[in-house]
Amino acid sequence: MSHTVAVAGASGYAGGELLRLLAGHPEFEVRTVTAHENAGMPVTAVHPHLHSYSGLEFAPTSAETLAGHDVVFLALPHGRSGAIADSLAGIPLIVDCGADHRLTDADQWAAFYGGEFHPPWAYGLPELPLAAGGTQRSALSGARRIAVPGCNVTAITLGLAPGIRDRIVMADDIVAVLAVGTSGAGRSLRTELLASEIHGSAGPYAVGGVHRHVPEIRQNLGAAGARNVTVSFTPVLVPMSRGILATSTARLAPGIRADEVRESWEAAYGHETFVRLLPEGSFPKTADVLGSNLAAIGIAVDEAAGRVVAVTAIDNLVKGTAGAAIQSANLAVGLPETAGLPVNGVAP
Ligand SMILES: NC(=O)C1=CN([C@@H]2O[C@H](COP(=O)(O)OP(=O)(O)OC[C@H]3O[C@@H](n4cnc5c(N)ncnc54)[C@H](OP(=O)(O)O)[C@@H]3O)[C@@H](O)[C@H]2O)C=CC1
Ligand SMILES: CC(=O)N[C@@H](CCC(=O)OP(=O)(O)O)C(=O)O
Repeated sequence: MSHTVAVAGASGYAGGELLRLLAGHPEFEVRTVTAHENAGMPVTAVHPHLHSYSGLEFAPTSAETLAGHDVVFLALPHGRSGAIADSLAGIPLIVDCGADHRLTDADQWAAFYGGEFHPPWAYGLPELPLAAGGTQRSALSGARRIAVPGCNVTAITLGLAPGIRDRIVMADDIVAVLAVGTSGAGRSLRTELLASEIHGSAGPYAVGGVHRHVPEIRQNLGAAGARNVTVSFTPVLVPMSRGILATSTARLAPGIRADEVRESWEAAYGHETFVRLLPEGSFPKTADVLGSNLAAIGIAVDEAAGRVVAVTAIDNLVKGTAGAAIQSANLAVGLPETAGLPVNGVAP
């Protein structure tokens, strides 16, 4: 039996990607799409690539328009989903693409986001290997409220979590530098993203440990088994629309040999559909995963530096948001985890 769906914030980048993927989903049926300033506009006026939504208009985002659906996806700015979710108590499943229900620590929320703290929901990263055994997938089966990870967080977490869980690498000195595409910032006008300024240039932002994803990375690697996580995370905005390439490095644990490293990542991801460990000596490019729900990972041991290097590529709008949301929703309602989700990307 199909599940009726509403997407709030459907006029944004994440919401638009949800609509694109949901149009091909066998069991989720989009009935309502909502927007803020674009309320009243046809979907195709905002998303001209979403031809199958021709004739549908954005409704305003409110408890009334979202009520009565089996599944509600929220793709709203940070701080907007908490309040609206509180008014949707009767909805069987809500999946929040924003940050409002990700963090477990109210002090960290206050330090990095501010505003009202909302208790955490089931965290939507099914492949995350847990210190307690198994993966985060078990927390999503039957879940009624799901928080989708931040896109940068997904890339760093998936890159390093196997080695953390297996005590192959140390968590006290992690360095992660990410090349990130402009769509991660959302579609709302940002003067720093004017085409004339972004093309032909790359530049860092949120430098010096202030990016709001830092506590979420610490939280995830803690769930994988790290006691004290120190992570230096620097995102670099690069002139591409989609994609994240995360280069994350961590110190090898004492006594670990280089040949023991790969086994850990193979054990964690060998059976995963949406996380692909590349062969020895191969490293991903963002172009390899665009449009796909895949995280592609290449690992190497830098023996001279005593560090493991994990390079992860994801499409920020698919595995980084909308794909992760649908994958988690599939698990929550008991559908095949892969339903409606592409493994293959688009190229060139
Ligand atoms: N872009 C990405 O790669 C990722 C995004 N996310 C998360 O997804 C969420 C949406 O991000 P994204 O799509 O990029 O952002 P966009 O700016 O592209 O879209 C924001 C959406 O929210 C609506 N909106 C804006 N202000 C309000 C408001 N005050 N009340 C209700 N709705 C409002 C907008 O409507 P309108 O345009 O009609 O005004 C639009 O539909 C965010 O929480 C983001 O962190 C998560 C991971 C990755
Ligand atoms: C280019 C750019 O600004 N990218 C965003 C991506 C964040 C994101 O999408 O994750 P959230 O859901 O936590 O917002 C950033 O680095 O903050």
